[in-house]
Amino acid sequence: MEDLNSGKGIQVLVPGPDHKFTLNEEALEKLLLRDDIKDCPIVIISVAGAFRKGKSFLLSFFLRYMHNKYNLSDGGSKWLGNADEPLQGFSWRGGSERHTTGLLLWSQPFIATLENGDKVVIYLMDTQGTFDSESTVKDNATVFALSTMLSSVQIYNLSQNIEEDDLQHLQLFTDYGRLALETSSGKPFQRLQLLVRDWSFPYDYPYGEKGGQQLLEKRLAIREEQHHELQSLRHHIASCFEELKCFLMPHPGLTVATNPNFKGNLSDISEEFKQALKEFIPMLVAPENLIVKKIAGQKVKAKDLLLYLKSYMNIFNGSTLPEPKTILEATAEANNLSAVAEAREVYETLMEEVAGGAKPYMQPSLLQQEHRRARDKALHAFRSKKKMGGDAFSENYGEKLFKELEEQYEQYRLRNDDKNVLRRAGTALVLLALALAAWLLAAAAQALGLAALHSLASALALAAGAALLLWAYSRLTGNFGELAQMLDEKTAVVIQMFGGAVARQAAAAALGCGADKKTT
Ligand SMILES: Nc1nc2c(ncn2[C@@H]2O[C@H](COP(=O)(O)OP(=O)(O)OP(=O)(O)O)[C@@H](O)[C@H]2O)c(=O)[nH]1
Ligand SMILES: [Mg+2]
Repeated sequence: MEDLNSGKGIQVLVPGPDHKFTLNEEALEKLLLRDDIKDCPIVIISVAGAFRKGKSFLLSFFLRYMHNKYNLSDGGSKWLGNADEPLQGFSWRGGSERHTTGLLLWSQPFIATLENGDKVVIYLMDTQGTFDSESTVKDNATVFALSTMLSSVQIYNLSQNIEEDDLQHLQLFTDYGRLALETSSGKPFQRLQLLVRDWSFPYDYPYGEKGGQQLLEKRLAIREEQHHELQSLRHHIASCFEELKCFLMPHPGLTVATNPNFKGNLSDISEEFKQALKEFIPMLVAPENLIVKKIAGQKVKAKDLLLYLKSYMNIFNGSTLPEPKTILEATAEANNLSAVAEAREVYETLMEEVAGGAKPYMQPSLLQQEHRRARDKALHAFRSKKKMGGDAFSENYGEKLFKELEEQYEQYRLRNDDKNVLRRAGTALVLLALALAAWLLAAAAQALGLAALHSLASALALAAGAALLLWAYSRLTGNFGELAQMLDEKTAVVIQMFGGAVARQAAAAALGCGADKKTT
């Protein structure tokens, strides 16, 4: 069992010079394409919001819960840790300067089994805080929009209250959702979990979920006398998320907030805060509360996430903020690519069953039949999957898939040909015939006293014999594959010429016969 302390936050979105971000594709591939994970639906819990507000600190407690629950299968309430244990996990620290940059995923994914028996994989995502003095609006929007688009639960970390500008920023960063709404039926994002830190008015609204829900309803209420702008902002937010929740977090105590030597020991944290953690964290990541990431109504698998990230990166790295429309197109692109990949897998599985490496040679016409069957099944799988971007858009991908499958068929065909023992034996036969003929010629030349011809023919016989041995050795051991292939190709030409000559003669004979018949 992996120790939690051996894991770390891996920066998968890396800020570079000129306010450009790059993807750490190598790390992502390692993380998302692991054999036991790549086909699992994902749950992504992200925390976003202003810088220096305890986001990484909070996520480190999520790690403790998840390690206990999913790695140690310990359902007890001791997961919060020991009183004097420093808090490790996502790198966090005190001070006034920003700390986390880009987007991070925890290096150890957690595998959970849902109530219906499905296996899912949970990733935690830490984000660069918004509104530090080094980031542009575009940087903030990139980080916030990406983390919202990729996560199934976005925790929006706020300080002290839900203020109107918090809602305005949310609108700015989720604008993509507006356009997505116009083209697909469901809401674009899943759960938005507001988390108000240092809530100091428990006498108005109590700490926890209940008070949070009351406060949220108050803040998001749409009233007739409200200004149109305020109304439309509220409509926008409500229409972007399937679920809106709020949780009021008590203050963690002065040591946490102000002591530079605070290391995260539970003994330094207020009881109320610890109690709230015990309520809040299972509320989001206990097995019965997990929310699988969906895009356009389809569950997203770990391997799909890479496709989405890559498509989004292309558009976020332009010089201006991407239009919501281009983000939508990128989503549709990744969505179609994922459907193509799935269809390709259908084809490969079916073809491997009949024509995989260990399968014997089969008649080319049969192979073609199998290909058509597998191809049609794959195309059907592609077409029946719900996709974004409309029919004309996915038709392009359908055509691309068709072409790819035909190319793959060509590979199977070649491989099948290679398995043809008769054809292979052809090489041996031609070489043997050549060696024999040369040897006979050499013997005849010797009998006639033609010394020069004798040595030439002997050399030829020897060469043909050596080639035959080499070919056999290569085919048996797999060494010198290229040489054997060259011999196969050369002898195939000879066979073809020979076969052609025989065929021509047969044809001529037949024609001649026909001509004879005509004349008689
Ligand atoms: N007042 C207050 N401070 C907190 C709370 N939680 C953590 N802190 C403190 O906030 C400081 C910053 O914590 P981080 O987790 O690094 O904050 P962050 O939001 O990740 O910061 P950036 O990475 O810069 O965006 C630390 O000194 C924590 O002790 C809280 O709920 N209230
Ligand atoms: Mg941080």
